[in-house]
Amino acid sequence: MTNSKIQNLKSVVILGGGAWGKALAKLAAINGNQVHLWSRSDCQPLEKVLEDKNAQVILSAISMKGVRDVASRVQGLPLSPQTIFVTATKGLEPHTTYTPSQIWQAAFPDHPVVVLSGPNLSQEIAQELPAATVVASKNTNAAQTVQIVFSSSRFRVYTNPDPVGVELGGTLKNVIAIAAGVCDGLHLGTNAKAALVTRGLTEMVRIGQSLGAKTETFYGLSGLGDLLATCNSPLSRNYQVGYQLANGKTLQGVMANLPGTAEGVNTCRVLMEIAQQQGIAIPITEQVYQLLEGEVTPRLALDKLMLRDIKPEFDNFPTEQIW
Ligand SMILES: NC(=O)C1=CN([C@@H]2O[C@H](COP(=O)(O)OP(=O)(O)OC[C@H]3O[C@@H](n4cnc5c(N)ncnc54)[C@H](OP(=O)(O)O)[C@@H]3O)[C@@H](O)[C@H]2O)C=CC1
Ligand SMILES: O=C(CO)COP(=O)(O)O
Repeated sequence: MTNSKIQNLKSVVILGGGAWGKALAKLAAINGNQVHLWSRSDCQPLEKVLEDKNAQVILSAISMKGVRDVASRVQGLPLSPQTIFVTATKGLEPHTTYTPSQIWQAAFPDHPVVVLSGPNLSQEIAQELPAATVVASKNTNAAQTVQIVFSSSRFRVYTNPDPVGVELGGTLKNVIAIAAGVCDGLHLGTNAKAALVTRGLTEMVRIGQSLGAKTETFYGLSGLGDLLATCNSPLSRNYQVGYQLANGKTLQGVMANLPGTAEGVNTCRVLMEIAQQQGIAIPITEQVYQLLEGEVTPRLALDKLMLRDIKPEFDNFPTEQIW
């Protein structure tokens, strides 16, 4: 290893020993970084791990429901002022509607916070199949540091200056992935799937714009890229939720047997709150919500989407005078 590479090696603590935390820990370790993967079953308490490891990078791969608790536990601990926080969670907090990076930034206002998100099905990454992702932050140096920590010949990492957009891309697509699973579960065909995913992206952009994200970001890896991966793979837990609901299972039954977290179920509820408060049209998300609540069957949800009022494809398309 060259001297400059050795200087770039970091002490990294990964919080959350689930599928994604494990895959990210492996990626950082391959590059020679010192990595400690902490989970609640760790024999050492979180406080001791962070004290001993003097972490330069703390990455959270915790499910949405645990983020605030863990952030509060870390808050009281003595950290180097340079410590970079990275969040890889794809969810929204109920009621506050905060993104995970907003929770981490509020807990650590003087530290850089970086979002890591992209088309990254953890099982494929664990098998060392090639993949790409995005690290986004208002702090360019912090994003570049995290880029070096995780980049390898199997994992290509891009930087992006729009953390809100990158984070929302990964979060919002989970709801569309549930709808895509329903579409495949009902055998509706390739045309239907293409229409669903494309109109799903339109909904993601609408919500993203209202929350301050840049539209272009949704056409990159963390938006369209992750939408394509998650809507087309049975490895996606969110897709599995939709697929199994379409095959007659109950939500309770699906969730009880799911290998890990499907954030789209809770995200969908939070999105309905945001859309109602801000008057945003999200018809696909609304049907996913009603399906999850047991208010419609998959077939009725399809009919309700197909029979909406007819309308122009784009909200504010500039009309060109050609005569
Ligand atoms: N798997 C994937 O392909 C990808 C997942 N993600 C996102 O990463 C996040 C984690 O996903 P994944 O690892 O797959 O999920 P898993 O279900 O495999 O793991 C959940 C993780 O969250 C932690 N956790 C859950 N509840 C709490 C809590 N109350 N307090 C503290 N920790 C808690 C668990 O901790 P513990 O280890 O202590 O049990 C575990 O590490 C999700 O937001 C997901 O959307 C993003 C990209 C890819
Ligand atoms: O976010 C993911 C892939 O990028 C993982 O998707 P699931 O959470 O649906 O498995």
